[in-house]
Amino acid sequence: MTSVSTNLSKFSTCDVSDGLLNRNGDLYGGFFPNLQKWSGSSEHSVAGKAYTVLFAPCDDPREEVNYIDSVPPGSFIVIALTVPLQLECAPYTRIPQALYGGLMSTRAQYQGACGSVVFGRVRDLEEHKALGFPVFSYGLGSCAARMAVKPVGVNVPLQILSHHDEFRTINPGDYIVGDCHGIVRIPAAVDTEELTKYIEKSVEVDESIAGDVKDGKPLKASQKERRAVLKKFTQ
Ligand SMILES: O=C([O-])CC(=O)C(=O)O
Ligand code: NI
Repeated sequence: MTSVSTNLSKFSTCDVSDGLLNRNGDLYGGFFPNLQKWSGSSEHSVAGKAYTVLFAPCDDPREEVNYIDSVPPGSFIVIALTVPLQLECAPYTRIPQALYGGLMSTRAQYQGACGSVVFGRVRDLEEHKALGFPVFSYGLGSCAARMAVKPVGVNVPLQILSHHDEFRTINPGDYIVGDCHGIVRIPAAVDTEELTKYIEKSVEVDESIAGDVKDGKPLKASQKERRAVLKKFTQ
């Protein structure tokens, strides 16, 4: 049997967002804005289960944890800062230090992770590129985070400040799909098999519409006609 991650990685994040928006009524189509993809294949999506890591200021009473040496195979590492260190507007993070670097990607890749997304800064850009390991973040930095923040929680819910002062929670075990547009989250509760069926159909329908348009058919008329079949998949 093909794994859920393998099936999801066939789709672009746009395809997945179409599924989450049109089938599941998710206003944002699962998209988390303002992330940049720095490394890994420019053609393929990557998908995996979220392995979440929370970073807090160094004076936080919680003990520092080692998250990098127990990354589960197939997982998508998701790193975020505590809420007071997040910003709604650019640069989206209050700290200039980088939370993640090349050695971490080296270890993550060895353990079979599929990618890392950092809601903050990363460093060692050339190392991620040389590894071909997909890394996403808000921005870049050169200084390690050691004196500013530390990882304090693994497999904990992460609150992400999105926009309009709204927080959205990424839970461990949610599916994350990433490509050049950024990342999309599929909540663990969503039936991925049904969602995959919908997305496959929706991609097929869009291909037919593109064919119609190339043959000179008006776009709106073709969309209306071809997309009618998708209604069946949303009930
Ligand atoms: O030292 C750090 O904090 C991160 C780093 O550069 C690496 O993983 O290579
Ligand atoms: Ni480094």
